[in-house]
Amino acid sequence: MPRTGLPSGSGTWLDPDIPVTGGGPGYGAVVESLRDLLDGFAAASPDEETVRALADAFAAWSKRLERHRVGERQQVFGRRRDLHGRGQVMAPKFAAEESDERSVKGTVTFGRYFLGGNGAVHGGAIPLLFDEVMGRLSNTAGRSQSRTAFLHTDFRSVTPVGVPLSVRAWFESEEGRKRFIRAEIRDGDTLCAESHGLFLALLPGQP
Ligand SMILES: CCCCCCCC/C=C\CCCCCCCC(=O)SCCNC(=O)CCNC(=O)[C@H](O)C(C)(C)COP(=O)(O)OP(=O)(O)OC[C@H]1O[C@@H](n2cnc3c(N)ncnc32)[C@H](O)[C@@H]1OP(=O)(O)O
Repeated sequence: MPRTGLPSGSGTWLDPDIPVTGGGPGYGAVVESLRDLLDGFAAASPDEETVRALADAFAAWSKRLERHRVGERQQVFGRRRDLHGRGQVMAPKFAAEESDERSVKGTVTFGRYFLGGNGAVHGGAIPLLFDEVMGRLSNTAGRSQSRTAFLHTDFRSVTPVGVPLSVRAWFESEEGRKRFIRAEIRDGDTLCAESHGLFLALLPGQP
């Protein structure tokens, strides 16, 4: 299966600790379709007939998927590290382009689904992206699993919807269990938002 996040062997972002191949080779395309659907639905003002057709189609798919329901350990959604955005739609899709043991760089485009208002990304979606990127960086390069203890975000200028933005995250320091990580989102040279967070390595037995 192609590793789409990084040139092979160039970094640690995609080193899988839990290799998951469920959903097969078509899973990534389905997740992309689901992202397009959410963006399209958010942007649409559908007529009643279209709404009814959508309701029927969604209900039919929910019923069909019920047959394939699994526990968390077998879940595919969000666990496909070979895919940009790790095969989920809850957070915007981050596409890693460069990484080493302490940092990662890539891009994100917040679709219409993540609109707050007046063309600006919702203020909750931005820390969501930061937690996604910083949290995953915290667990790369052979490090143990961690959890976010705090995540501070400064909104420096409007983050535009529908525009490719650059994202960078890097370790500031590592002190025992404490991993202090910083990140920023830029639109060209303009700083849109920046964040710093503390990620704590879990102790044995911690959920
Ligand atoms: C994890 C498994 C995941 C598996 C998934 C596999 C597939 C997915 C793949 C890829 C994922 C992609 C990426 C997603 C990433 C998302 C990450 C999240 O969003 S995690 C959810 C949100 N966070 C919580 O729910 C934490 C809730 N809080 C806790 O559980 C505890 O508070 C915890 C574990 C964080 C710390 O508890 P203590 O009891 O172990 O540690 P104490 O003793 O309190 O603190 C240790 C040190 O840290 C400082 N500290 C703790 N909290 C602090 C804070 N808020 N601010 C400042 N310092 C703090 C303390 O003062 C202490 O410092 P002194 O050792 O005394 O110097």
